[in-house]
Amino acid sequence: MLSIKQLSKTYANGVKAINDVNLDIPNGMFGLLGPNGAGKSSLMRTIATLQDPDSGTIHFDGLDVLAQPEALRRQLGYLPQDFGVYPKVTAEVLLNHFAVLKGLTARGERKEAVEALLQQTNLWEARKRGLGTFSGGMRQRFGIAQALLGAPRLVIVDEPTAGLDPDERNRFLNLLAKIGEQVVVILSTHIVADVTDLCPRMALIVKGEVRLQGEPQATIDTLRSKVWRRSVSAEALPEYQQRMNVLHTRLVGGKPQINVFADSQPDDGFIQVEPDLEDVYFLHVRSAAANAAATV
Ligand SMILES: Nc1ncnc2c1ncn2[C@@H]1O[C@H](COP(=O)(O)OP(=O)(O)OP(=O)(O)O)[C@@H](O)[C@H]1O
Repeated sequence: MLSIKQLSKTYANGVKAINDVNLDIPNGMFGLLGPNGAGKSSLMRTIATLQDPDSGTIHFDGLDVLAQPEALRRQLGYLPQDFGVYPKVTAEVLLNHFAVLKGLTARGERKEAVEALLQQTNLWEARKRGLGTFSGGMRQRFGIAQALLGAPRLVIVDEPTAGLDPDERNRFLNLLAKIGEQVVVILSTHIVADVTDLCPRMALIVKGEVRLQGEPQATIDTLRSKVWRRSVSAEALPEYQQRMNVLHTRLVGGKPQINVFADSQPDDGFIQVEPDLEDVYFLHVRSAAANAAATV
């Protein structure tokens, strides 16, 4: 169990990226969802001991992470949002190199670990190819292979599916789901479907603050019978947005379709729909934006 208490961080430029965050994260896949700039990477980097918070505590299975960062690093696998590779070096050689850095110094054991991870991430056939020739999805799978070296008990992956095509995204999420059966996996993402598809528990973070946490379905249930949908003309859309709590707008066959949050049917044209995690996401992101605007 990873336990974060009253964690805060303000950067030198005055941006409060983490604002009194409290989170309890058990074994399994945990989705950390939030829009761009919400503070997800700041939180991931802090848990990964790459930067210090201003205040608060982080404990992992009783270990005081901020006091003993080295001990945490020995149990950590981390896939950052952006990572560079040497384009001409092959996947096998670079993974072997990372394995040495991770402390796998015994040759036989290292070879075994590298081979197993190349198989697990479906990169075995491509192991002799330079990383510069890899697709985005293959690179991300290589990233997860290096994160899994040394059998970590805490795995952090920061926005891994951005830019992947649907096939590669599925392959990557399936891989994460398998890993998540044994250890704590924190998946940070702004893609709501990543959390819906994969995470039994989640938190939504907006402007550095945790807006909600729990089981995705429980958060969806709080919106039951309060989400309404209709098609509108492009000309009428701004008026609806002004008069109603429009959660999101989608183009269906080129025509806007809106989801509105309301206790009762907003007008005759609306039908009630089953809420989903996207509705929950937009309700909280929009209300955080409205609060920010009200305080300016
Ligand atoms: N080193 C830094 N110095 C100053 N401000 C920073 C720094 N790193 C991040 N920020 C700011 O802190 C806020 C949170 O950024 P962060 O990257 O943690 O968010 P995020 O949720 O990961 O967003 P994204 O999906 O865009 O990466 C943003 O306003 C960002 O501009």
